[in-house]
Amino acid sequence: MASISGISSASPTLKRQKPLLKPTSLFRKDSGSVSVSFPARSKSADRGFSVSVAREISAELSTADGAPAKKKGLVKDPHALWRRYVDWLYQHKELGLFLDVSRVGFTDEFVSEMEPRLQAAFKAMVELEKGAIANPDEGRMVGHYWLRNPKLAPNSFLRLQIENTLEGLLKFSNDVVSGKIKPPSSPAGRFTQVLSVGIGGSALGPQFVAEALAPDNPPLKIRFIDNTDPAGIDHQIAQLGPELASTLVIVISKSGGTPETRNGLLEVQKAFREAGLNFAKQGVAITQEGSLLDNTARIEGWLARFPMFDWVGGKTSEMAAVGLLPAALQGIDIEEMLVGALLMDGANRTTVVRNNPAALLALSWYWASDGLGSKDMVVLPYKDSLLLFSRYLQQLVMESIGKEFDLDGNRVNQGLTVYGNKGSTDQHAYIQQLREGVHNFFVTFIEVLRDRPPGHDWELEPGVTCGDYLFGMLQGTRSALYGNDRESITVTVQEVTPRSVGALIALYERAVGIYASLVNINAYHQPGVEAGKKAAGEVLALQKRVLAVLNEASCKEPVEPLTLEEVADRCHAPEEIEMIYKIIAHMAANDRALIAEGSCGSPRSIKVFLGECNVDALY
Ligand SMILES: O=P(O)(O)OC[C@H]1O[C@H](O)[C@H](O)[C@@H](O)[C@@H]1O
Repeated sequence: MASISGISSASPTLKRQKPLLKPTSLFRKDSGSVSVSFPARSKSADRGFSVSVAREISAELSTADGAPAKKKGLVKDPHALWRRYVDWLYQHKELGLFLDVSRVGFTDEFVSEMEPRLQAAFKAMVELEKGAIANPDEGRMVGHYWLRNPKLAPNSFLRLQIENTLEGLLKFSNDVVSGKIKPPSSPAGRFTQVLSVGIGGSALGPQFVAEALAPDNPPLKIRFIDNTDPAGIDHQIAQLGPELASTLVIVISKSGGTPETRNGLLEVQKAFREAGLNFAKQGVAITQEGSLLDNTARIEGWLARFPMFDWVGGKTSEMAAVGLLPAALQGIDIEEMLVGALLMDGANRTTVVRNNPAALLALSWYWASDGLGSKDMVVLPYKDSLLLFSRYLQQLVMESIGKEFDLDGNRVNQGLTVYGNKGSTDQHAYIQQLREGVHNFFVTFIEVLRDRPPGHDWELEPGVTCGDYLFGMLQGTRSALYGNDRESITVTVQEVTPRSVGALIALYERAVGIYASLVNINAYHQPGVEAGKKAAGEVLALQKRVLAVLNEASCKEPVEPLTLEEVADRCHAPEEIEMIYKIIAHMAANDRALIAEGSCGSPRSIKVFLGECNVDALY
């Protein structure tokens, strides 16, 4: 059994800058928070300044009648702000991760008001990890935390499933990378490419991690087909070219029936046939056991199959085979990813709010967006390799929080919108609006302290490096936004490593879970997506009826001219005339041919037929 490697020595600690004030000592109170004792205020008493600074600040915020001012002005005095920064700064020493929520203006009163709900959220999380049905709408457990700590699983069967899957995918990826498992006919004599076919949570995590952690020269280079756009599929296959022969195709679909993924698979299998290659010898399936995809892979004898579990949602599956196999094939240390997540999970089990980073995030989100999603979350990693973090968080946060009903059946239309790319690039795109325009957001900065690997730094001007500019841009933007009352959160890691990426993923998975409890919704299902899938199916069914009507009419000699209204009537869908027009327009734009059942002649161009019908050529 591949055990998750022991937790290694503490990461390099950050050299603390000289604070604005000369605190008598800077020490950590306990697991999470940092506390600073300040010189006594009054000359006479030499007592450390130990009262929570936030409490003093909130007094400044209270309105005349003493009621806490919800959003009346942010703290601007630099000394008071520094104290707030230190008072609320969360530090995970082992991970070298910091969380700064000082630029979110919540008051002590607010924190006190939220305390009971946070404690209830912690209790719900304990039950969730014990195997409670935390996804009541689907009657499922929620077990993504068990993936990095199998001992947490509620029974030995699940624990063994997790352990065996990890062991199996580690062995498989090692055998592929070493060349022990190789494609049947490739000049390279080994696999050199991974083509991942999957969508949503079966793509976004692997894409984020590949962009963040793939080495410059990975043992296998990964590319993704994550949509049913034929041109996009063609582009990926064209990019592979002859290397299709040394490409390992991983088809990822928890349900095993997602149309876009199925289409991608069929298109790739067609490319394999046309190249004279045996897809089964290069195909891997990651899906729920017994799914359509699983049965297909089993019957067709694909190279390997790895299970997905019904208690792991797509948006929290990066620490399952979905994310771990693609990462391992790129030479990424997946055990370090798991350790990072494990450490962060451990930190998030404390019930002391200010020592619980996930709770601090959830509390900040609630304050900033009124618990209603009234403000958007702009995610700005100041590190190119974290570019896709916001896209990953869009699904994790919005698919979890964006729900019509709460757990009591009340219509709440909850949500928390996420967008962003990277800094400082985005400063040249939309920060103008953030700084001076509509105030409908709060920012999450992701700060990476290490600019370049040791020994690679270079001063582009005396005493200044490129990384200093990036650092300055982040800090400058943070200050400029706050100066105009725009709130922000800053998550700081030492560098982008498998461990820090694993920790970031775990931090946000837990924050979403806690926040969902605060707003009383089920974070672990996605009913709205099913509605979209159903509607797409109805369009395709209508298209089939349209084609049948046109084929029949095109068979008549002379051609039986049909108006759109007549087509709609013959489809028994007069109310769908606009959709029928769009279907015909789309088919005409793609020069689709009309091939009548029991063909009465050669296939006819739909455009020619429409011309003969004098249908307005609006397409
Ligand atoms: O992995 P699959 O079953 O193919 O599902 C892919 C995606 O489909 C839907 O959009 C779900 O809302 C996502 O959570 C899921 O990740």
